[in-house]
Amino acid sequence: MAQQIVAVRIRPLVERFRNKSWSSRLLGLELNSYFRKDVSDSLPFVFDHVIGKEEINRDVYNVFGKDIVTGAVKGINGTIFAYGQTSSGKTHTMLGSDAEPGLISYAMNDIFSLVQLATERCFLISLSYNEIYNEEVHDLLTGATNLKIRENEVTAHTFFYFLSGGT
Ligand SMILES: Nc1ncnc2c1ncn2[C@@H]1O[C@H](COP(=O)(O)OP(=O)(O)OP(=O)(O)O)[C@@H](O)[C@H]1O
Repeated sequence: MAQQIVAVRIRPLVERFRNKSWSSRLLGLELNSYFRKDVSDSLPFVFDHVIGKEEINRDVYNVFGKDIVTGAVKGINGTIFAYGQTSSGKTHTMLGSDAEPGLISYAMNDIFSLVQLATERCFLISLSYNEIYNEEVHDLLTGATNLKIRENEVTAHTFFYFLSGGT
């Protein structure tokens, strides 16, 4: 059965906003909801989880990513994606940095560790790395731009989507 988990991550104020003495609108948070100073009656914004600003990418991966990756190695389709306005922390969360690797690094490590342990099975691992920017799809591995999204009907009512010309 398909399952979706939606979490919101609160990021600290970035340096350039701190310098302008802007302040956070965050009033407080609980396990699955947060409260804003500018919303009357303290109405909560409710999600499956709320990730506080002191939590690092490793915590985020352990809570949300690990099970999906473990499931994928067992053959269960899984997707992790970050969504949000510019500067909200998508790249920080997914790609990260040398100092704080993102979810992609943790997922890669786990995939290869789990595959090594499953000696009774044979795996084929392939990877593509794409960006959708201004409604155009780019291949970040080859530099190919403006890729077209195509669909194939593999069996009745089952479609397979792919990027024409992508890796
Ligand atoms: N949880 C976090 N802790 C510390 N810094 C963060 C966090 N999330 C984001 N930042 C910082 O905030 C800034 C903006 O984040 P980031 O570049 O990840 O945003 P983005 O959503 O990918 O933006 P865009 O859509 O414009 O590419 C960066 O300087 C990043 O290091």
